[in-house]
Amino acid sequence: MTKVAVMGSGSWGTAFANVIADAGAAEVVVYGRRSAVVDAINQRHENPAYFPGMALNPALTATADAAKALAEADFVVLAVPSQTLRDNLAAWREHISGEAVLVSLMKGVELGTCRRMSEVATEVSGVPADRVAVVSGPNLAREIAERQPATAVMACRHEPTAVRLQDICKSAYFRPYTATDVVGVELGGAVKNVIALAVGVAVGMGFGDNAQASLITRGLAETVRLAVSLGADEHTLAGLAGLGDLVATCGSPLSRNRTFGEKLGSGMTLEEVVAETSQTAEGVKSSESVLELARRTGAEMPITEAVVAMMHHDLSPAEALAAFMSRRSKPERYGF
Ligand SMILES: NC(=O)c1ccc[n+]([C@@H]2O[C@H](COP(=O)([O-])OP(=O)(O)OC[C@H]3O[C@@H](n4cnc5c(N)ncnc54)[C@H](O)[C@@H]3O)[C@@H](O)[C@H]2O)c1
Ligand SMILES: O=P(O)(O)OC[C@H](O)CO
Repeated sequence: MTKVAVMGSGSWGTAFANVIADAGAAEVVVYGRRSAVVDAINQRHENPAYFPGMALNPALTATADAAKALAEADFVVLAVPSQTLRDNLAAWREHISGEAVLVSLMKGVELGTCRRMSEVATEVSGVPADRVAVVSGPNLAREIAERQPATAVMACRHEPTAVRLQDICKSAYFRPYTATDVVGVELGGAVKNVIALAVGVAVGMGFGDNAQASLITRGLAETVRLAVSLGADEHTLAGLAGLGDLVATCGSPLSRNRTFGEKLGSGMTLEEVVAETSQTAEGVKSSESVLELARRTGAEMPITEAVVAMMHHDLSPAEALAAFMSRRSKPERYGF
């Protein structure tokens, strides 16, 4: 039987592992750092740290031994924070078997290098890009752990690999689509976190649906500009990994990025928000890498600029709003 190792027992790692276990076409083992979480998954079929009281598939097993999880795994699913992937994978790579497919669940861009997660995975592991896939789309982990219906995109440059991944994920509540536009799928996921921070700030400031829809729509326009300038197909961004994820993330109180922004917009200081955020809000750090990519390519990304200024340069939400609204008047464009 196909073996899948899910490396990371956080929110999305756990929910995605459960999707594959529910699909029933593969044996799934989750690697987690904390023995309490590992024991709870094995003994009570529950991850109390992230989804207390929620029943996981009893066939799902867990281990705190990375080598054991990775031994003879056909698919290695990477579910850690984007900024730690390089170090995590360096520790794991010697245990990854020869023909394994790497699957990135992450939605971020590496600080310093500006690399997408599939690029980091290829570089660190030596696994060729044809065997590196990415999963993205409107996938709030809690809803999926509750087995609510959802869709996602499985992208790989080598389409048959994306289809193999699709085959082991599909179930009555989870419908995966395939794609070959890895650049577009990954950037859609990374930039939507930045836009969700901005939407959260607007919500925290007390603004309603007009402001939120404006940010989502203009956020999509700047995502398209960046992604196309880096080689993506603009149609990818109108799909699940672009518009779909923007709508889900920017509209949901479950989103860690939107929640982070909301707290900032409601008057908390950045330090206070960081202190009470335990899960990964990728957009906070990735906003800087996204903006650096925009500078390199010449893509205009005013919302991302405002988010970076609020997250890293002490710009207040009120100042960010004033700067955004007083930009020069221009015709509306989707993309360039
Ligand atoms: N949660 C979601 O709804 C969701 C959905 C889709 C994609 N994602 C993406 O999946 C990725 C992982 O997110 P998540 O929600 O599972 O995050 P999380 O914070 O819930 O879990 C992160 C996991 O990584 C582990 N980890 C390993 N090395 C680590 C290190 N050095 N520092 C910190 N943690 C380390 C943690 O122990 C934890 O199990 C992110 O890129 C996120 O954008 C999340
Ligand atoms: O909780 P967030 O903000 O990381 O968003 C989760 C997922 O990426 C939604 O698709």
